[in-house]
Amino acid sequence: MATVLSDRDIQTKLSGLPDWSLSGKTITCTRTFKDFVAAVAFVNQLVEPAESAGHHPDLEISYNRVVISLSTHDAGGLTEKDFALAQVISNLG
Ligand SMILES: C[C@H](O)[C@H](O)[C@H]1CNC2=NC(N)=NC(=O)C2=N1
Repeated sequence: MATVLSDRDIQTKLSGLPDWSLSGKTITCTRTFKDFVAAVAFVNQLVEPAESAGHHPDLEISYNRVVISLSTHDAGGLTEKDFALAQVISNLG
């Protein structure tokens, strides 16, 4: 199982991901699109990287806004897997 990161490691990794913030034992990112169709298209882009990583974001769609939350449920906190997937998500259009 992946190892939970220390608070210090989490802060270091977050400093390289300006669009993500810490919320308890998760990191979250909010993206806004022109409409619901564009928001859903973005969510569909997450399927392949999530399946490839065997790691899946929690997603909340509100019309044109998508809130993405990452945490490693198995480990009970944030691990390298969350930051690796966050970086991939940040690189998407
Ligand atoms: C067996 C399977 O790989 C695990 O249940 C994976 C699936 N996707 C997951 N996704 C997330 N975000 N956290 C997990 O702990 C997790 N576990």
